[in-house]
Amino acid sequence: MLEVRNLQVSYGAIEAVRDVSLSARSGHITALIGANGAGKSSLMRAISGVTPATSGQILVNGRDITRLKPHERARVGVAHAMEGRRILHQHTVEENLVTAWHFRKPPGSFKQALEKVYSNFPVLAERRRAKAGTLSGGQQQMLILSMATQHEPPVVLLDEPSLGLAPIIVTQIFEYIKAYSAEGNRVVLLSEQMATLALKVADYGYVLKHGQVVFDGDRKQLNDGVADLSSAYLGTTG
Ligand SMILES: Nc1ncnc2c1ncn2[C@@H]1O[C@H](COP(=O)(O)OP(=O)(O)OP(=O)(O)O)[C@@H](O)[C@H]1O
Repeated sequence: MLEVRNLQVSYGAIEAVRDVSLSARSGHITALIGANGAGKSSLMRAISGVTPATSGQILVNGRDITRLKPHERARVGVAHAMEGRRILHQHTVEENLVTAWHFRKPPGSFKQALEKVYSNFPVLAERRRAKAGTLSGGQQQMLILSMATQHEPPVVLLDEPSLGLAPIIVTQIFEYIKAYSAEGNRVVLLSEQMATLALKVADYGYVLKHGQVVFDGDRKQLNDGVADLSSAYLGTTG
């Protein structure tokens, strides 16, 4: 279980996250839904520690991680796939996977983890010797997801995993995320601009506007409110 209590993130005078509290349960997918600039990335960055929180608390399975440095949070099992495609473009697919693995120094066998990545995403196996920068957007997202999850962290933060991808690839990516969450009873928190897309994957969602939670509910409650949510909060009819 990931719990965020009264979290505040500010950049000078800009209050990007304002008094946000949420909980994300193990084995469930929790969505942060909100338009551009609503504060989704800032909230995720504060959870993984790459952006400092001004105040508030973050707990993983009851342990307070608020004061831990980002690499210490990674060791506690918080993995963060940030927005924008953070891969080494000049390195091959496999080199990216090796680098991500060694960066985290997890126990277990890299060989087995690699086999699992390639069985989840056979296209990455086909392109294992290709430079990551030559992959399509969908393949890059598969690589990013694999880099974030190959060591099987208990808490995964995914910043807009569907961004810019064709619907068929989004479906594939979401299927992987669902399986990952269910398989090991893991916490998955993902951000999404479109409420309708979030509903395809999330069990529970929090809608953010101007850094604040303006609505939260399970899939049914979100579904019932989606038209209102889209026009009132997200600035979109999608
Ligand atoms: N490094 C920064 N310095 C100053 N202001 C920032 C910084 N990062 C984000 N902001 C501001 O904080 C607010 C929240 O931005 P954030 O990126 O967290 O929103 P978001 O919901 O993730 O949007 P997007 O979907 O565009 O990433 C916005 O007003 C944004 O301009």
